[in-house]
Amino acid sequence: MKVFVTGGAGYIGSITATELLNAGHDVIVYDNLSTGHRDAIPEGARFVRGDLGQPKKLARLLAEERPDAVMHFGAASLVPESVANPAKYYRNNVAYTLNLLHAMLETGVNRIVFSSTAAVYGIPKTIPITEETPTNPINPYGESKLMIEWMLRRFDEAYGMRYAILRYFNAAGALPNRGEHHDPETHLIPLVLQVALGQREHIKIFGTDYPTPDGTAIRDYIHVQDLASAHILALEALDEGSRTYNLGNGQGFSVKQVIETARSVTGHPIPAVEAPRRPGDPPILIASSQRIQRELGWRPRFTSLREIIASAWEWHRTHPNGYRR
Ligand SMILES: NC(=O)c1ccc[n+]([C@@H]2O[C@H](COP(=O)([O-])OP(=O)(O)OC[C@H]3O[C@@H](n4cnc5c(N)ncnc54)[C@H](O)[C@@H]3O)[C@@H](O)[C@H]2O)c1
Ligand SMILES: O=c1ccn([C@@H]2O[C@H](COP(=O)(O)OP(=O)(O)O[C@H]3O[C@H](CO)[C@H](O)[C@H](O)[C@H]3O)[C@@H](O)[C@H]2O)c(=O)[nH]1
Repeated sequence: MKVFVTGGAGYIGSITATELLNAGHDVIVYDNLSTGHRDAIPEGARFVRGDLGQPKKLARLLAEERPDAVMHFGAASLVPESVANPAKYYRNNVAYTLNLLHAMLETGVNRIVFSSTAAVYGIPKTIPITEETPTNPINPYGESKLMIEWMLRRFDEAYGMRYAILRYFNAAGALPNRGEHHDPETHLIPLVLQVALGQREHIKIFGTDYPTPDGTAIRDYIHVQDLASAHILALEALDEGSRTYNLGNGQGFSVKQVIETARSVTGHPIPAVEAPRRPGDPPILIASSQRIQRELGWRPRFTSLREIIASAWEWHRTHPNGYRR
C-alpha cells in the first residue's frame, strides 16, 4: 500500500515508517519538523515538509499522491504543556486533524490509523485497562485525542471512513539507528539514560507516596518496534472494519524498577533524587492488549523491561546527541 504518514519525522512515526518500508509499502512523510528530525525520516520515504494547519496543501498532496491510507502520528503530546497551553492542543491536535480528515474526504482517501493514548482513560478505577474501561481524560492532551476518536467514529458512520484507533501506553526502546530524541525530553527512560551518559547529574523520582509496592508510579512500557508491527497489522485489517485497540505489553514497572534496571544495563550508578508528584500523573497504568492479540494475532516481542531499556541504551550510547549533527 501507499501510506501517507503524518509525524513521520518523530520518534514513533519514523520507526513505523521504517518498518512499513521493510514490509514493502510505499511511504510519504508529511511533517513540519516542530518536534521531529529530518534525519529520522528513513531513506526510501518521500518527504514533504508541511503543517497539518495547511488544508489546501494537504488536499493537493493527497489528490496528487492518492495514498491507500493515512497513518496519523502528527500531534503535540506533552501533558504539562497541554495544561499550561490548552489552545495549542485543541488547535494542533483537534482542529488540524479535522483539516486532515476533510482533505481525505475531498480526495476519497478513506482509511486511517490514528495514534491515540492511554491518557484518554484518565485515572482508571480498574487495572488492567481494557478498551471498555470508561474514558475520562484529566488533561487537555488526553481530551484532544478523545475528541479525535469521536470524530473518527462519526466519520465512519456518515462517510464510511475506516479507522483503527491505537491507544498506546508508554512507548519506549529504539532501533539501532533510530530512537527517541525530544527537546525538551520529559520521558523517564531517555532521561535516566542521559544520566548514565553523564549529560544530567541525577534523575528525579516524581512521587514516592503512591499506593504501589515501592511507592513510585507504575507504567506499561511498550517497545516502539512492537507498536510499529501493530500499526502494520491494523492497516492491513482496515477493510474488515473500524476498530479500537489498547497497545501495551501488559506488565507494569515502577519508576524505581526502571532506574534499577537502567543501572544494571548501563553499569552506571544513576543517582536518583526524590521529588514531589508531577501534577496530572495517574498512579498506575497497565494495559490489557488482549483484543488486538485475539483479533489480529499481534504479540509483543519485547516483553522484558531489560530488553526494552537495553535497546534504548544502545541508541543513546551510539547517538549521544540524538539526531543533532
Ligand atoms: N511517546 C509516547 O509514549 C506516546 C504515547 C501515546 C501516544 N503517543 C502519540 O503518538 C504520536 C507520536 O508520538 P511521538 O512520541 O513519536 O512524538 P514526536 O513528537 O516525536 O512526533 C510527532 C511528530 O509530529 C510532527 N508534528 C506535530 N505537529 C505537526 C503539525 N501541525 N504538522 C505537521 N507535523 C506535525 C512533529 O514534528 C513530530 O515529527 C503522537 O500523536 C502522540 O500523541 C505517544
Ligand atoms: O524525570 C522523570 C520523568 C518521569 N517520571 C515518572 O515516570 C513515569 C513515566 O513518565 P513519562 O513522562 O515517561 O510518561 P507518562 O506516563 O507521563 O506519559 C506517557 O503516557 C501518557 C499516557 O498516560 C501519554 O500517552 C504520553 O504521551 C506518554 O508519554 C511517570 O510516573 C513520571 O512521573 C519521573 O519520576 N521522573
